[in-house]
Amino acid sequence: MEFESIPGVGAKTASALAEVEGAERALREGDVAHLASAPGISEGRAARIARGAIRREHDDSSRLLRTDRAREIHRELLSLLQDRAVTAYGKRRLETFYPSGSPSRIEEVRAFARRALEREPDPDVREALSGVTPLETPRDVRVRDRCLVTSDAETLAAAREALPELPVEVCEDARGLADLARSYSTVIALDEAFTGVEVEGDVQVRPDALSDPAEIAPERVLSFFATNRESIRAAISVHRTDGMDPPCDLDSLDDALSRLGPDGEVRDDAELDRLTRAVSDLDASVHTAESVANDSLRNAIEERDVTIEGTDLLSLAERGAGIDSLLSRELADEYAEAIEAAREHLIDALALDPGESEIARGAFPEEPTFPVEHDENVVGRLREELVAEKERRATRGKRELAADLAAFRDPSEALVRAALDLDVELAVSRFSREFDCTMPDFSGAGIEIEGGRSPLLAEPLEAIEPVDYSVAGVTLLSGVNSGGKTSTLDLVCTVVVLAQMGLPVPADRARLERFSEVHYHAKTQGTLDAGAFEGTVREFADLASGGEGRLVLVDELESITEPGASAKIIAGILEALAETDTTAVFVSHLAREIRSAADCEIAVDGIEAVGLEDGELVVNRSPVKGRLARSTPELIVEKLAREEGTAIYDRLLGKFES
Ligand SMILES: Nc1ncnc2c1ncn2[C@@H]1O[C@H](COP(=O)(O)OP(=O)(O)OP(=O)(O)O)[C@@H](O)[C@H]1O
Repeated sequence: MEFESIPGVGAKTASALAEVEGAERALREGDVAHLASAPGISEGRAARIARGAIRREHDDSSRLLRTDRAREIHRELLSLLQDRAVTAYGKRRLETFYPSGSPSRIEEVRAFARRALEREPDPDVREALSGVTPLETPRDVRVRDRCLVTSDAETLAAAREALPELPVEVCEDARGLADLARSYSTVIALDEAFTGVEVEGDVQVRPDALSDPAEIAPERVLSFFATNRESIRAAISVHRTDGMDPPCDLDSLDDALSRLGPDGEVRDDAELDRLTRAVSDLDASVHTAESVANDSLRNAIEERDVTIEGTDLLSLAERGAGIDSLLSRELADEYAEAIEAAREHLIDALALDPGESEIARGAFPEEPTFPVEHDENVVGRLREELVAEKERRATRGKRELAADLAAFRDPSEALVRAALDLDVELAVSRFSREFDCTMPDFSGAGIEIEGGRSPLLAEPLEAIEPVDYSVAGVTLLSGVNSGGKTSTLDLVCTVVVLAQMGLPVPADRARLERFSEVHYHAKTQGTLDAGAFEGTVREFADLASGGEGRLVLVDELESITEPGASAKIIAGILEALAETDTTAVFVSHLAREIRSAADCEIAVDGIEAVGLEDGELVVNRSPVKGRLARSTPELIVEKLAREEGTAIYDRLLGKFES
């Protein structure tokens, strides 16, 4: 692509763009962020360049398609193609396929189309594609519990660049470092100078930290993959179903993704799950453990006859002792058992490890009380321990998962990109297969179509009769009513538009010249008033004196005014067009009159009726070269003459034949 041909792009910008890998693609797709990675090009500038490129392409196609009907046909074809893409990206990307007069542009798309035609559309791949969307970079990743520290301005800038999600603090001495260690749970010092500085808190001196952002801020990688998980998984499935060459080991990527939760948390870590559950169940389990002890103690008390001597009871009562001392004297074993049951319940319910169990045991003290009560201080300590362990575990899990996933960042981009490209290729391939397309040849003059089937006809595909038609120079197209004259013009325009988009065309074979302009004038509805008539005559006069290599398709221009005048005007336009290197087809019911009004020989082709079947005309849809087709009125008069055999019908028929 010549960058300098983009409006507003000079030599310097063009060479900056040339340094960016994939710049052409980014331009075509309007990927501003990618363009802005060119040296010295800001986002704003990149956006202007992208707009300029689109305008250039738009100009290119509007230079080619000169009339509303030609542009309408392009839009209709585009939407047929877009209907066959699955992703929103694919549909948008197809819009960048425009008909062009530029050989290099056409060849670029033809190379793509040839690859696309080799693709077998598979419904399972379609299904898988429906989940693929372009990857997004999450913007709001912020880490607040860690900070980076440096005393050096250059490192500060580098840190901001490498790890934008972390706060970066400037600090020069131990006091500053100590302050930071109080505010953040981890301080990562980037300067060697901090080695050996003793402060309280978690301070790590890691001058190499910036080289491994995923390890310092696993959140970035995790949030990227959490945001794009569904799309990447869909792209994996596309690769598997289609058997495409993957850019990485799909099983490992899939496995790493399955360990990532939708919010960027680590999933399927049994130990982390155990700790999370223990923290959340702690209070309820302590409560149940208490009940376990109390129930068991209550039963024991109920079952026992306690015999106590009167003096003992007296001395107990005098000392103000309660049930507790009675328990320790009389039911020491039962109490010990009840406490043990409570401890075991707690350890069991929370699935505590030996270290945690040691703390948990202390939650139910040896000293007898009734009812049994837990020690809140010990439960508090256990909670702290569990929470701290859970956080350590989560951080480690995140770091490990981030390290695994970081290696898949680029391959994931490639994976999704390939899947989206496949969607575009498959849309072209499906279109081509459904309409039985072939790649056209660009050679010679005019256009030659064999077995053309217009995808714009409302008929079901199997009801479309293939049409052969070739034209070079200036031709009139005559034919019976509803014979398919307009559809023939549509077919010619369709083949030219698709061919000059670089795409295959719906025909068994097609050959054409690369046209410089396409003018397609649809049928005018009814006679024009004087002003509109003048405008139309001017328009055609301009057309007649225009440049070389044009395709001009005109449908029943005669209806603009009365037949006699129309024939003269059309004859004059055709004469003028015949003097230029123009391919023109004028559909007309006045072919005979136009030819006799013209000073030169004007070719005429005819769409003929080959008979009548159940009162309906049977038509040969392919125009016959050099034949003025008989019109529907003539055919009807002929039928009446044949059937009635009266003089009046013979007389009428004679008028047609003269
Ligand atoms: N190749 C074809 N295969 C099947 N049906 C066709 C084909 N071409 C035309 N038809 C059918 O014939 C109808 C009339 O076609 P079209 O409008 O092109 O004829 P026309 O000759 O331009 O008619 P008019 O004389 O009214 O201008 C179409 O709507 C379509 O139903």
